[in-house]
Amino acid sequence: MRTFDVVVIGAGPAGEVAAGRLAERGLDVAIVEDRLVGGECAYWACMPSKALLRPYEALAEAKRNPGAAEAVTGALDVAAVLARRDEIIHDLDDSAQLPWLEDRKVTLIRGHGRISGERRVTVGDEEVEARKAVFLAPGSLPLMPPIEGLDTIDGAWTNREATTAKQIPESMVVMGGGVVGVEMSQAFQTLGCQVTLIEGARRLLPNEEEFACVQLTEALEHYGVNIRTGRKATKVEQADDGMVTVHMDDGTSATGERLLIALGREPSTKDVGVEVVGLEPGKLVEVDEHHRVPGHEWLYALGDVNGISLFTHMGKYQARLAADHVLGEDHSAQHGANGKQSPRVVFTEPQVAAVGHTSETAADAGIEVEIVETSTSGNAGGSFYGRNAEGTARWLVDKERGVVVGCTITGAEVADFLHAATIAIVGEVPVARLAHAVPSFPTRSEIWLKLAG
Ligand SMILES: Cc1cc2nc3c(=O)[nH]c(=O)nc-3n(C[C@H](O)[C@H](O)[C@H](O)COP(=O)(O)OP(=O)(O)OC[C@H]3O[C@@H](n4cnc5c(N)ncnc54)[C@H](O)[C@@H]3O)c2cc1C
Ligand SMILES: NC(=O)c1ccc[n+]([C@@H]2O[C@H](COP(=O)([O-])OP(=O)(O)OC[C@H]3O[C@@H](n4cnc5c(N)ncnc54)[C@H](O)[C@@H]3O)[C@@H](O)[C@H]2O)c1
Repeated sequence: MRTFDVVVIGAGPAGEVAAGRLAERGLDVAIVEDRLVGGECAYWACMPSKALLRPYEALAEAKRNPGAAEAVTGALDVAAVLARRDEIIHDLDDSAQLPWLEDRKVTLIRGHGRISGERRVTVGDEEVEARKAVFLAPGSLPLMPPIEGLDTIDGAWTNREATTAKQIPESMVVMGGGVVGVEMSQAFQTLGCQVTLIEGARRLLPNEEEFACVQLTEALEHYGVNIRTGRKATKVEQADDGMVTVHMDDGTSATGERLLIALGREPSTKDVGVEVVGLEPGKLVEVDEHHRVPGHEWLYALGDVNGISLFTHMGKYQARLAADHVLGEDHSAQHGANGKQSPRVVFTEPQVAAVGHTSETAADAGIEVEIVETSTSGNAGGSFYGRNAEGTARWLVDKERGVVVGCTITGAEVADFLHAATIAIVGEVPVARLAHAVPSFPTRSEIWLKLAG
């Protein structure tokens, strides 16, 4: 039997980062992967979706800037966008990822891993032993709620088919106006598809600030997306010609050539041996502050599988914390930019970037906040993002403690703005102190002057 210090199941961002960190610190590590090293994120989620969105964003910016605008005479080249997407996902070939593991001397075991006992994992016919720990990082799969007819649709898309599409359909119905739904609606609409977007909640992105949702809704409508909020999909049918009709609970319906299911995620725990340690297959794996499964000191669960925060960067963060715990360091996440308050960016045009509380969650948590708001591009730096690059920056300041507890910024290319807010929140920097953090001129970061006064 082969023996390692740590065996990691799943080579997505969480599993890879954990394996690499442990191996860099001298541990003997194996990582088990049944599809592609890099996980959902690299091939069917973050990377291809951003590749489909970015060309439109670049085009929109050029069109907003006199001088550049005159040079833009055509529309997006759809074939070139798809080809660039394929380049970014390495044509679904993971060989470019392997040297990173090899450099760290991580042993890659190809195949489906299952927990088979305490500190034991089977992959096919082989059983391997972990001297110190097993890390479970199998990610998540698209959620398929019990909507009548949903499982009978031939050729329905999930994020996998949408992000790797070789052709743009003429029309598409997107079920779910969360992050996948809005990003994919924008991508396909701007690539020439007529999209209808259905969201059961009152508004798109129901977990973000209402102003962000209003601005994004207006933008998507401007691109031509047909938005139907406040009504749930209840039944799906397919005609003989393949057209799909989604019926909603208000009696209306929407029809399209394709159906994209973007209704959330479920953890990949149906077939990974969690029953061996008394857990229920198909359910989230609950963890303690070290991302360790209670009652099993040798078992950690990282990334989407524990449901704490379904983002690549947070899975990687958990991986660093858990790896350090195995290495004897006793730190854990203890700040206000974790879980539901994690940093998050919706890569639409305008982007929605947020960290910490929203006004709604701060009120629910009983935090009395002062709301400070300004226009994202309403300063000298904003001039260079072109005409009508609208957006709003909102900070929530805890009145009692004088620190920022939430920030939401909308606008063109605001994603990289967010980290300053994350630092302010995680570092609990007093707002009075932030007055001495001077943004360069002329940058849009001068929005921070509004906060610090
Ligand atoms: C369309 C879309 C866009 C997204 N965009 C972003 C974004 O821009 N930014 C962001 O931060 N997040 C984004 N996300 C979320 C992000 O993709 C996930 O949070 C992230 O991939 C989770 O990482 P993970 O390592 O937990 O799991 P995964 O990336 O799912 O990787 C898990 C790996 O484990 C493997 N595996 C599973 N079971 C087994 C087994 N039994 N044996 C062996 N291997 C196994 C799988 O094949 C997979 O390779 C997006 C999600 C979607 C759907
Ligand atoms: N840019 C990014 O970082 C990024 C991009 C995509 C996904 N993600 C991650 O992936 C996760 C999953 O995304 P998602 O969009 O699949 O899930 P989600 O939970 O964000 O959104 C699903 C939406 O479907 C709606 N819904 C559920 N049932 C419905 C019904 N019957 N009819 C109509 N609407 C219904 C819900 O109200 C919800 O708004 C996100 O929470 C996020 O963490 C991140």
